[in-house]
Amino acid sequence: MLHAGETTMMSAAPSPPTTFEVAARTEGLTKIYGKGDAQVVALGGVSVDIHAHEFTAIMGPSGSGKSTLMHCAAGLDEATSGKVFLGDVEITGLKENDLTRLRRDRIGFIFQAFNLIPTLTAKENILLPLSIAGREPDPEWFARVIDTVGLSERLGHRPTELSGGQQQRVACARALVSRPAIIFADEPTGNLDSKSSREVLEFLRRSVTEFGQTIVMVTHDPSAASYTDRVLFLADGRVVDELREPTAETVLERMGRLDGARGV
Ligand SMILES: Nc1ncnc2c1ncn2[C@@H]1O[C@H](COP(=O)(O)OP(=O)(O)OP(=O)(O)O)[C@@H](O)[C@H]1O
Repeated sequence: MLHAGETTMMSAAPSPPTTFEVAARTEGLTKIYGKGDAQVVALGGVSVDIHAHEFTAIMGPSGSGKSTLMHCAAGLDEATSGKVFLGDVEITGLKENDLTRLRRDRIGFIFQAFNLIPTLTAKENILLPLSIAGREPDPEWFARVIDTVGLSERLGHRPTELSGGQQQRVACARALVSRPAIIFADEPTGNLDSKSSREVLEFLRRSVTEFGQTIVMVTHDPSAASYTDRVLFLADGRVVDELREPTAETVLERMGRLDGARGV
């Protein structure tokens, strides 16, 4: 599964002699909002690889470009210049229809606000993306996902009959059930208490470790980042640091260094 010659991390960084399969990658990704005096450089030429079958966190101060990077990498927002690849497919420049199909078939999303359909049951919500795509769920896989996420008893409930943590676990199952090449999670625990956050993060961690899923998560929370394999740190629209096998303490320490370098 490894592609010869593919190396880890940003090309400019001194890289360990390990190779990773690449799930997604950006090359010189630049995103500029507005014009003239109102111009904001949200991403200033980001080149980064996202490793397959890993859980990657994107962290950085408010306004550093985390959401913009994730939205451009997921084909939800258009780059000003540079390239984005999902696997071997360059998504920058795809026609809207092709991009919509690719997002539907190969990408899963988890948002802070759950984004469940209130009139549908948990089961119907989980299966909705597949039914829109005209695909049948694999019953064994569906059962395994439901079991892992601990929702067997709640499948007939509507979102208002579920706690926030349960709703987010429904959203996680919905993202996972189609076995996407990559899942993008934008602050998935941002609206949850610490117990529910732990449950969701444990589930995301298990889906990487046990199912080989690839997940990218934007978070502000060092303890959420400690569930991941790798943290990419952004500052002022650039990837400025990265950390493997993070703990909450090492993440905090790196973030402190970042703030120090920016004079905060
Ligand atoms: N639609 C937009 N129009 C203009 N500027 C934008 C737009 N979206 C983002 N920006 C600007 O781009 C920069 C990066 O924003 P982004 O939301 O990616 O940062 P972030 O790191 O995700 O921030 P936060 O942690 O606060 O969510 C910020 O300066 C922001 O104000």
